[in-house]
Amino acid sequence: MSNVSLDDKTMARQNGIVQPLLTDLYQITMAYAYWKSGKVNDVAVFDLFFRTNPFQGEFTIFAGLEECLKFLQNFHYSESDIDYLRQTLPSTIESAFFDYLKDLTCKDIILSAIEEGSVAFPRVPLLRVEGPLIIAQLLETTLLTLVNFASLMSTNAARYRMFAGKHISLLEFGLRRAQGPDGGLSASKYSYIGGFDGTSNVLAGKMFNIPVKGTHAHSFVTSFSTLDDIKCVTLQHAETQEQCNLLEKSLDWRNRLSLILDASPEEASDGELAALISYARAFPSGFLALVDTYDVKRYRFDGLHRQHMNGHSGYNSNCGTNGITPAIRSRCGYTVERTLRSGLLNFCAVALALHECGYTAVGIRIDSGDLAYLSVLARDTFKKIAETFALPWFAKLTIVASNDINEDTILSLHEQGHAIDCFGIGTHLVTCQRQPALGCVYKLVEINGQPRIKLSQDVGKVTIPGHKKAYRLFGADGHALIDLLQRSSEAAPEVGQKVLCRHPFQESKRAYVIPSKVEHLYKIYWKDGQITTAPKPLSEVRERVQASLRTLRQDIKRNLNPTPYKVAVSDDLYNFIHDLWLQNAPIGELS
Ligand SMILES: Nc1ncnc2c1ncn2[C@@H]1O[C@H](COP(=O)(O)OP(=O)(O)OP(=O)(O)O)[C@@H](O)[C@H]1O
Ligand SMILES: O=P(O)(O)OC[C@H]1O[C@H](OP(=O)(O)OP(=O)(O)O)[C@H](O)[C@@H]1O
Ligand SMILES: O=C(O)c1cccnc1
Ligand SMILES: [Mg+2]
Repeated sequence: MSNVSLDDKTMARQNGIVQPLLTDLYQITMAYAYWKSGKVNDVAVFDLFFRTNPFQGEFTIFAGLEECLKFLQNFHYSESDIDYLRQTLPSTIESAFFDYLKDLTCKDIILSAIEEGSVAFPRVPLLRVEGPLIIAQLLETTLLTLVNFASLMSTNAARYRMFAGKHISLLEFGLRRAQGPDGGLSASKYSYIGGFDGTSNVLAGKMFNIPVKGTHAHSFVTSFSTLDDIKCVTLQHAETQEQCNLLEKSLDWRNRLSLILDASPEEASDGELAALISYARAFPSGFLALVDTYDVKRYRFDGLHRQHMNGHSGYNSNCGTNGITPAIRSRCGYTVERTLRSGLLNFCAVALALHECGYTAVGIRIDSGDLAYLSVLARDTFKKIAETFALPWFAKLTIVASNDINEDTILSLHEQGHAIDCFGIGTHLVTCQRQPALGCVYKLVEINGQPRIKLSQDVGKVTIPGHKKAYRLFGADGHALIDLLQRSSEAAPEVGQKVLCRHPFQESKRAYVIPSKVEHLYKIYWKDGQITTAPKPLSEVRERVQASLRTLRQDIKRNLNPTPYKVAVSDDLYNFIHDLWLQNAPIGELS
C-alpha cells in the first residue's frame, strides 16, 4: 500500500474549530485515569456505528471521512491547549501527564472505513479505530461530531434528490436558517454530496468547489417604488452593440402582453417593473426574477383549481371578486389563491425586451402561494407567449420554487402535477427538521486482543464484540442483498459459495446466501501517521452516493414503510457473541 500525501488541491483546509480540544471533558479525564493506571501501552479497537437509520428510512449515507482524516493528520495539542488544560483540570494532575499529551499524535492509529458516500446500515461500523487505548479514546467525540452530522445531512439531501427525481435541479438555500455558521457550512458541503446541484453559500462554494447559484430577494423588488427609480434605462445589444432602451421596450411589451395574458398593466406594479429592468441590466444573460412580491390574493373555487391542475384551463380570473365575504366563500368551497398577475406580466415584458437586445432570460422564482397551481399558471403563460410570438425558448423558461419545501411537499407537488424545474430548499434541509440527529456511537470492542461486549437490557444496544470485517453480498439480480459481519480471522465470503447469514440476536432468523458479487466494505485510510488511501474529491463522493443508492432495491428506498435492508453476522461471529454474552451476563438468583 503506497502512502499518499495530500496537499491543498486534493483536500480543502479543515475548519479551524476542528482540533483536539473540540471534545468532551471526560475524554481527557479518562485519558489521565488510563495513564495513571498504567494503561499507556494498552491497545484498543473501537467501532463507530449507528443503530437506527434516520428519517424513518432504511438507509444512511456515510459521510465525513475526509474530515476525520484531516483531523488525524493535524492532531496535536498546542502549548496553549496544554496551558488551558493545566488550569482547568484539578491541580492534583501530575505534570508528566501534560508532557505525555504534548507529544501525542495519531501515528500509531489505524483507521479503517467504509468508502465515503456509500449507503450504510445499522450496526455495520462506519469506522474502525485501532491503536493505543488513550489516543483512540481521545478521538471519540470529535470523530462522532464529524461523522454524525455529515452522514445525517448527506442522507437528508439524498432523500430530497430521490423524491425530487433526477430531472429537477436542487439548490441549497439554508445558511440563514442553519444551526450556526459551522452547521451552515457543513450543510452546504453535505447537501452537495447528497445530490444537490448547488448552494447559495458563497464560502462553501469557495472552500469546497461547489457551484454557487441564486436569484434575488424581495428586498430588491421593494427597494424600487416607481419607474423613476431606474437610474439608467439603456442596455447595449449583445451583438450589434447598439444602445437599447430597456424601459421603453419593456413598457411596450407589457401593453402588448396585457391583451394576450388577460392581465391589465394597471394591475402590475411599476416599482416591480423598475426592479426587474434594473436586475436585467445588471445580469442580462442570467435574468432570473422573483415574481411573487406583488402577488394578488383572490378567492377561487376549489373545483376549478383541481380541473386546472389536471391540465384543463378552467381557471377563472374573475372568481372571488364579487363581494362575498371570506367566511361565505370558505363554506362554499372557495380557497384563498394568489395569482402572479403583476410579477408574471412584468417578468415576461422584461424578458421579451431583453430578447430584443440579444439576450435570453433564464426564468422566475415563486416563493409563496400554491406552488403547483402557480407553476402551472406560469408555464401556461410561457407557452402561450412562445406560441404567439414564435419563440420556442420562452416555453422552456426555468421555474424555481421555494418556501419551506420539505420531502412531503415535493411528493405532494409531484402527485398534484406542477411545472417546477428547480427547488430552492433551506430550513427543512439544513436543520434536518424531520430528524435533527444521527445516533452514531463509538464503542470499545477489543482491548489487548481480548473482545469486549457491552450488555444491555435492550438487545438492540448490545455491541458486537471483536475485530471484525464487513462484506456486502449481492444477489442474482445485481442488487445489494445483505451486509455480513465476520470475525477478522475468518475467510472472506466468495462469489458462488453458499454463506450462512444469521441475525445477530435472533437464533431462528438465518438464511443461506450465494452471492453474485462480494464487496469488501473496509479499506485502511490511515496508518503509520499517513493517509494510505486518498479520499475522493467531493464530486466523486457525490457520484458515489448515487451509484451506491442504485444498488438498493426500490422497496428499501421508498418513502412509506420501506423494507429494512438485512444486516447479518456469520455463524462463527454469532457463536462468538453469544458465548461472550453468557460469560459476561451475571446469573441471577430467584428467591
Ligand atoms: N401545491 C402545494 N401542495 C402542497 N404544499 C404546498 C403547495 N404549494 C405550497 N405548498 C407549501 O405550503 C406552505 C405554504 O405556506 P404558507 O401557508 O406560509 O403560505 P405562504 O404562501 O408562504 O403565505 P404567506 O406569504 O401569507 O405566509 C409552504 O410550506 C409551501 O411549501
Ligand atoms: O423556506 P426555506 O426552505 O427556508 O428557503 C429559504 C427561504 O429563504 C428566503 O427568504 P426568507 O424566508 O428569508 O424570507 P421570506 O419571508 O421572504 O420568504 C427564500 O425566499 C426562501 O423562502
Ligand atoms: O438565491 C436565492 O434565491 C436565495 C438564497 C438564499 C435564500 N433564499 C433564496
Ligand atoms: Mg420564506
